[in-house]
Amino acid sequence: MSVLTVSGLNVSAGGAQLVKDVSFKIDKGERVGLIGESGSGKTVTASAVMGLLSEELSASGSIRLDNRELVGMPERELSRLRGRDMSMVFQEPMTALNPTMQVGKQVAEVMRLHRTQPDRHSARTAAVDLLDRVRLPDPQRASKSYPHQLSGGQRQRVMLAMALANNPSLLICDEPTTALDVTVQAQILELILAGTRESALLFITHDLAVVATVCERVLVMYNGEVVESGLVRDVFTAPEHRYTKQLLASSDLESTDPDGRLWTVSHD
Ligand SMILES: Nc1ncnc2c1ncn2[C@@H]1O[C@H](COP(=O)(O)OP(=O)(O)OP(=O)(O)O)[C@@H](O)[C@H]1O
Repeated sequence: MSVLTVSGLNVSAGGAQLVKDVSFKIDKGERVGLIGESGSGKTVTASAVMGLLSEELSASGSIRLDNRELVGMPERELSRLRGRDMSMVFQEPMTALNPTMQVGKQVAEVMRLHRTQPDRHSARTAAVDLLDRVRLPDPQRASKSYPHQLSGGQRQRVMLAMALANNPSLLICDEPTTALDVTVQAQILELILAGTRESALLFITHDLAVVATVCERVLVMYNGEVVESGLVRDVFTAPEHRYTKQLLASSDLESTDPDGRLWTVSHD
């Protein structure tokens, strides 16, 4: 059974349809990339899955997470699933973190809220363990920092710790490494891979090399529709849709390795 099954998803704003008849599935342990030009509907699709669409947008169709229908689910129930069964990591962690709360406390809160660590003391200890797992240097001390005292890469580690705190079935990453320098980007990608071996991952990025590193399958969005999907190695080496061809042509992704072999995705 798939962790996430999206079928016939439509999202509209007044008369405008922003997402049109989008369908895809992600199985347990599967990593799926979502690519497409700016404004093609990637973030709107992800927000619909998380139940985080702004008020003026409305979704129809079906989104099933672990066999529960999310479209039409009351906000109270959705908020119980967010942070426990599904989490999202955004490009700019500063907007998602509380600037007035120590980061260790914020990680602990996610676990207390969903009762995976009900008492304050065990939640704080588990939070420091998690911050260590995402390789935040000196996690005990860092847990007492406020977000503005950390670097962008460190803040993204905190976000990731919060997103993974309750072992969600689904993790959505929306350009999580775009704002980071290349070395930190690689470290964060590794952490995402390590943290999602047992869950489903939807990874939004405009960086095709990142998709090639992280994902097995890819969905290509154009103008609100998924115009092409398949295994990364198939789509990237033999794209069918005109738009995918353009996207690949304008990227600096090499489709062959230095020995001239078709490049493949390696995991582990
Ligand atoms: N609240 C809203 N009201 C009206 N239109 C919106 C709203 N949110 C997004 N849109 C529109 O929906 C379309 C898809 O936006 P979306 O943010 O999903 O694109 P994207 O593919 O994620 O782009 P990017 O790569 O720039 O993040 C855009 O045309 C955008 O202007």
